[in-house]
Order: sequence, then structure tokens, then C-alpha cells
Amino acid sequence: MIRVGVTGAAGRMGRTVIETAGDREDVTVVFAVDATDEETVAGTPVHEPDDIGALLATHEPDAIVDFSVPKATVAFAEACAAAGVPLVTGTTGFEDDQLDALEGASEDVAVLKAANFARGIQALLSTVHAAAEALPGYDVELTETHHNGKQDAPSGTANTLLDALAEERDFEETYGREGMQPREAGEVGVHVRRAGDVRGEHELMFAGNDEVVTLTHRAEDRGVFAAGAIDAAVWIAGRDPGFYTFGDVIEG
Ligand SMILES: NC(=O)C1=CN([C@@H]2O[C@H](COP(=O)(O)OP(=O)(O)OC[C@H]3O[C@@H](n4cnc5c(N)ncnc54)[C@H](OP(=O)(O)O)[C@@H]3O)[C@@H](O)[C@H]2O)C=CC1
Ligand SMILES: O=C(O)C1=N[C@H](C(=O)O)C[C@H](O)C1
Repeated sequence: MIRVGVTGAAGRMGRTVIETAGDREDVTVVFAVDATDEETVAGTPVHEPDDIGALLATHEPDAIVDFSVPKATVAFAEACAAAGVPLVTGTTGFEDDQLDALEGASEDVAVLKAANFARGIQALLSTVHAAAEALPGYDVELTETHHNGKQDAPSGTANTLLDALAEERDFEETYGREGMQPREAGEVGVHVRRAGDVRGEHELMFAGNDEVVTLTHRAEDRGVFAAGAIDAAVWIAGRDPGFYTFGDVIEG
């Protein structure tokens, strides 16, 4: 049984992590942190972000599971590095300097960052490489859909899919189109939709002249992300410092 602290605890994902952990026997939540005014989340008392150093020292958790906002994640990573507590973060929307800060923390402690903790996305990533290799010259367009509360665009997962595609071919991204804007050779259109409470949908289309292949992942419940993040926390407990991905967890 590992002991974790949850940051961003009162958000859509943090709350789901605490609820999911309550149904598992390999993890227990020892503290929760959020900027909210709520006193508890799913029965767990919520502490202020500034308390993170003291919480790490008092509870000595095996890992932190973070779904918050980029600025807060960087502060938590620095506190984790100082306390020697591994960090698992699913937060997305980082600027380059914030990514540098996370990598800096990973010199002192294990840090695992994943834009998507659904196992299906790991399978989709492998398929992207295979499709791009098998379908040279086919046009590619990426569409992602999320709930109306999502802050960052395109999604972290969309960027991860584009990174995977970039390992196979050169392209320029174009974000939406309007007016007289025909498709340029070698571009990948990226399309962002925000509506309702869609948990997260990503579709990568490969189109030739007479055929279309679409690779689609649809998360139907946030529990799928929470389960993967908790699996990552179990995996990272006791690991050496370093910067890890969810792919490392899947590979075992
Ligand atoms: N990797 C993955 O599998 C997934 C990643 N995500 C990502 O996780 C992140 C969170 O998503 P979601 O839960 O939907 O977002 P929410 O906005 O619902 O939750 C974020 C929470 O973080 C809190 N917060 C803000 N500032 C701080 C701070 N300084 N310290 C502690 N908590 C703080 C917010 O509080 P307040 O509202 O009061 O500001 C809020 O409760 C996003 O970046 C999202 O893209 C989401 C789903 C899956
Ligand atoms: O904000 C969300 O909800 C999600 N964010 C992640 C992302 O930006 O890729 C993962 C998932 O799609 C849900």
C-alpha cells in the first residue's frame, strides 16, 4: 500500500483521483491540497498550496499525484525535489520555462509527466507511428474535443500525438482555417472543440485520394485517467531521480 498526496484535489481530476483511490487497496490518500475554499473533498481535508512543504515533511508520502495548473505544478515539483518525494503530474499547458523547471526537479527526484493517463492513448501512440509509416503522403488532420471548462488548447494529448507524428514525417501545423485558406502540402490541420462535459476525444485522420483511416480515442469517464495516474504513482514510489513518462509505466 503506497501513501499519496493529491494536489489540485478539488478539481475534476483531483476529486476523481481521491474517489478512485478509495476503491483501491494499493493506495491511500494521506493529504489533499487545492486553492479551493472547500474544506474537504470526498471526505479528505483540503490544505492550502502554501502548506505543501510542511505536508511533505509531516506525512512523508510515497508520491504526489498532481492535476492542477502549470504554475502550481512547478511549485509542487520544487517542493517535492526539496523533500525527496516523487511527483506524478497530469497537468497540461506548460510553457517551455515551466517544462525546464520540471526537468530541473527531476535531477533530484523522480518526476513523471503524462498528458494522458489512459492506456488506450498509449496504444494509439504506437498506431500513429505505424500509420504514418504505412501511409506516406496521406493528408493528416487532428481533431480534439473536450468539456467547456478546459483551459489549454490544443490539449496536451494533441501535442503528444503531433510529437509522435513528427518522429515519422516533417509538417507544419495549421490551427483551424477560415476564409480563403486552402490546404498547403505538408501541413497538418489541428482543430479544437470545447463543448459540454466531453471527457476527452482525439481523432487523427489519414486521408489518401480514395480512402480514409481515422484513429480515435474517446475517454468516457475520468476514472480512466485517475486509474492510470495511480498506477503511475505505485510505479514511481522508490524510483531514482529522473524524468519519466506513462510509457515507462506501461512497459513495466
Ligand atoms: N494527464 C491526464 O490524463 C489528464 C490531464 N488533465 C489535466 O489536468 C489538469 C486539471 O484538469 P481538471 O481537473 O479538469 O481541472 P480543474 O480546473 O477542474 O482542476 C484544477 C484544480 O487545481 C486547483 N488549483 C489552482 N491553483 C492551484 C494551486 N496553486 N494549488 C493547488 N491547486 C490549485 C483549482 O482550484 P480553483 O478552481 O479554485 O482555481 C482546481 O480545483 C489540466 O491541466 C488538464 O488538462 C485532465 C484530465 C486527464
Ligand atoms: O482537460 C482535460 O479534461 C483533459 N486533458 C488532457 C489533455 O490536455 O490532453 C487529457 C484528457 O484528454 C482530458
